[in-house]
Amino acid sequence: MAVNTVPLSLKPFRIALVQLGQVTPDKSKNLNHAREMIMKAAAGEGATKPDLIVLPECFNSPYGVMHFPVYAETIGFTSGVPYDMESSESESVKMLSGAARETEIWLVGGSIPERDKSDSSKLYNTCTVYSPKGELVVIHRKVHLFDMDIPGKITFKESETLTGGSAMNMFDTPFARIGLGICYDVRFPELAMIAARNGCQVIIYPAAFNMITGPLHWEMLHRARAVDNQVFMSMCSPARDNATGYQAYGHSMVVDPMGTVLTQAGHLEEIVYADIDPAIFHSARAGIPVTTQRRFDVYPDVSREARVVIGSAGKVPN
Ligand SMILES: NC(=O)CC(=O)C(=O)O
Repeated sequence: MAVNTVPLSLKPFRIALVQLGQVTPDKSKNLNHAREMIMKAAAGEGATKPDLIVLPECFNSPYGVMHFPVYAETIGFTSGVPYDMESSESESVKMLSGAARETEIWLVGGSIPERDKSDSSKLYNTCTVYSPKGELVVIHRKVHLFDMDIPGKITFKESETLTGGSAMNMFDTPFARIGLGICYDVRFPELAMIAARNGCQVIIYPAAFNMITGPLHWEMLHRARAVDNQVFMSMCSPARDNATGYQAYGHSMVVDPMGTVLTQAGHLEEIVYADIDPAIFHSARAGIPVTTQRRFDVYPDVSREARVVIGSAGKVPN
């Protein structure tokens, strides 16, 4: 597939992670609450407003394989074709687009269960991204489904009702090229590596680790993906809610290319902010020049064969 390796220059920007709580069985309540929290995040901390707001995985529905078919919405996005928001069938997409437009801030709209428009038997766990004009710029369908069985601890099988996505997705903003994944995708280093080699300086995963894997792996995976690829790395989780079936770990986080944790939420509903400083990105790459020391004569560059889609506001994505 075509790979765009022309990196945009990274500029300073502020990211806000909305660690949403109160995901209830009532979808319209969830959407209203998410909207309110986007508005709160947009107001900023101190005098500085964020340039990009991120929501968690599965923010409009309870997280569980039996819930996906019930809550799924048809989006009907085709890469390469501008999206017509007026005729969108998705109430979540309309809410997110409106919130991005109203706040005039880039929005990574967490993820929602999605029903494929042309094959209604196919459901996906899908992240949608909006420009400050409310344009739907790109979607990412979770590529690696969360099928895990640690007896007596955690068993989850997304593949019972979901299908995995078939492309890697990233998008261009005036301040960075940003790669996307969803939760379990983070366990596959190829995805972050391919994003970084396609010029992403930042990689974002709406996510919802659990109380078994979260304490063990959440921070470690952030720092590993950040240091391996010398990128800013962030996952945004729902808040923990002991009343729901699936208990999320929380601890939404941003890590810099040297592996330093820039910000970390606790486990309750919270908005955390981080400033992305290009100087750290450049000094990490200059001081530890692994990006120029690779030995593709010894092992292949897997990013060359990857299916990559790059969304961009105001023009047709490739
Ligand atoms: N929820 C996920 O997709 C993944 C997860 O909880 C884990 O990898 O651990």
